[in-house]
Amino acid sequence: MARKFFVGGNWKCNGTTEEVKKIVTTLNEVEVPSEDVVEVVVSPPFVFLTFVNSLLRSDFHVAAQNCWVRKGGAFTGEISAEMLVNLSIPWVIIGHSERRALLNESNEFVGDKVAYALSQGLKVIACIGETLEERESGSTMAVVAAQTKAIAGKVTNWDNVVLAYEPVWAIGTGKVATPVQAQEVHCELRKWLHENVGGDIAASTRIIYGGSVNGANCKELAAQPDVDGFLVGGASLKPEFVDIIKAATVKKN
Ligand SMILES: O=C(CO)COP(=O)(O)O
Repeated sequence: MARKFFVGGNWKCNGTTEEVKKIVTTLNEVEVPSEDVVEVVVSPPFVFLTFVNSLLRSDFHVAAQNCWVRKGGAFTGEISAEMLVNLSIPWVIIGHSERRALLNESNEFVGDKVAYALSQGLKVIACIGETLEERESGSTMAVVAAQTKAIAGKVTNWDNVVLAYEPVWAIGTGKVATPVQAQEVHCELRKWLHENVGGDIAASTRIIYGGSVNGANCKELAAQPDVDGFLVGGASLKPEFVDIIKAATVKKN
């Protein structure tokens, strides 16, 4: 089954109303390959979600950067999956390494969040990735397999899941994984899905790469057979995000 190229822009904790308006206006004016070729999702901070959702061109979609692990209630400061659905926000990013590291989100907690968000009808970008220390000690695959297992153990339907491989050492560092490094892990992850979840799911699930992706390095990464798109941080706030979206055309040949 063909995997449609996916480009997500994770704006993280950035932006003022004016800046957000400017980014969306720019995105609304650019020419990019059609929705049949590339799926584009941008993820502003919670407070701008509705604003962006109402202003953004209809062929691009919006994602929240997180949501609560279960049904809403007495959880001060949290945003529930039900609220996102209520606001017509179709996507949510779950398990980003910044949350795993800074807010102590465990593999189990991330797995529960993914399952709950899916159960409410959200589509999920589930993030995994190893630290530099883990890579250097040779445990990259063990780490990402454990992260994926915690998700796979709780997910029955993978149709609405995109797996984002984001090595922590490449995030915000300018130290992008080489195309060979990215392909190696993506290929292993697909193999893991094949062996532990199923052949069809392994073949159809998009595995996207994140970590210092920019306009200059995106094409070579996109050309790798198991790289199905990107989750972009810093460069998603800049005009070069459009070049990254256009990298989708690399796959057509
Ligand atoms: O964390 C990321 C996307 O979720 C990647 O961030 P950068 O593209 O800024 O390295």
